[in-house]
Amino acid sequence: MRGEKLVVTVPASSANLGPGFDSIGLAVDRYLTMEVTLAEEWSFTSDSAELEGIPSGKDNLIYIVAETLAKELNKELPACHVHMTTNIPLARGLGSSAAAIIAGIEMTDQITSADMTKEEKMRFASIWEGHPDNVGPCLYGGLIIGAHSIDATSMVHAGVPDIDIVIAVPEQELMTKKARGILPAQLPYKEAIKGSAVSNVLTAAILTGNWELVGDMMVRDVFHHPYRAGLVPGLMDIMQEAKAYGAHGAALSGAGPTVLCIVPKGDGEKVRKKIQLDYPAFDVQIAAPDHKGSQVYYVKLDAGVEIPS
Ligand SMILES: Nc1ncnc2c1ncn2[C@@H]1O[C@H](COP(=O)(O)OP(=O)(O)OP(=O)(O)O)[C@@H](O)[C@H]1O
Ligand SMILES: N[C@@H](CCO)C(=O)O
Repeated sequence: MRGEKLVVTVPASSANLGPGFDSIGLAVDRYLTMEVTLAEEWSFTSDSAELEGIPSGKDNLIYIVAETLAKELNKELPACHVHMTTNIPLARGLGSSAAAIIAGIEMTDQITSADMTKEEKMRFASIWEGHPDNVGPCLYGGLIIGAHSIDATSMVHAGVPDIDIVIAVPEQELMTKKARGILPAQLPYKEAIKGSAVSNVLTAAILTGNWELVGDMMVRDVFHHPYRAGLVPGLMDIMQEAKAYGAHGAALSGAGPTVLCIVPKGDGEKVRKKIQLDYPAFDVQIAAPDHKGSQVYYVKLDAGVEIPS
């Protein structure tokens, strides 16, 4: 890559869709872009407000992922300067860390000439996270349904849904660690069966394009909504009122605190306006599913890079 820079773009993601906890996720059209050039030592810079204060050296998550992967591949990791641009808000449930993990994997694959398959990238990411629902959409785009275990990551790419998305993004951050820490260590047997049934219907409804039923199931989650609701004022209200606003349904996006609304194609702006009016504490935005997942290409060193917005 002498005389060139490597460009990596990775979409945001909305994990869970309610009862698809830790297994279902949708790629969203917000992007982390990295421009990578060979350098004397590792450094990370950014002009994006979202990344203010992010580590600029080897304590950056992207470097930690890259170093771990290079070791696993038994490859030398050449030092690079990484310039990042993003419009994925951090610690808001839109997969900023998953995007950083996939960006680290894509970068390592390129700068060490490892030539990893998509499946190998997915397995590494799934092991890193312990679940595939946020890293999967970042890598593949569209909707993924997956299950992680020590032995394998089983995954189905469920295409790209023809829907609008509305995201209600609160100002305050919520770290995934905190939102996972609040979950119970165990779920009573009967409750687990109830959760599994709702989750099965959610999956069947996604695969048959029955978005009205998807919306019905989103609000019936028993795995995480009941425990996390206390951390996200407005979540339960928006979920209950989602259909009245014209959405199919709503759920906590990832570990929160963003609320994801699934909306009939073409109705996004109408629904966005109504929710924004009633919930001024949220920044309510239109979004769309991302189709492509992570992208990698090279440009000349002095060439400008098109930043997806
Ligand atoms: N581009 C980046 N470079 C380095 N670190 C990042 C980058 N983006 C995110 N991170 C790290 O990830 C943390 C946020 O991760 P966290 O898992 O809490 O939330 P999230 O990934 O945005 O949301 P969710 O997991 O619920 O979808 C940030 O505080 C930061 O440490
Ligand atoms: N499934 C994960 C996504 C965030 O990493 C959670 O809800 O905790």
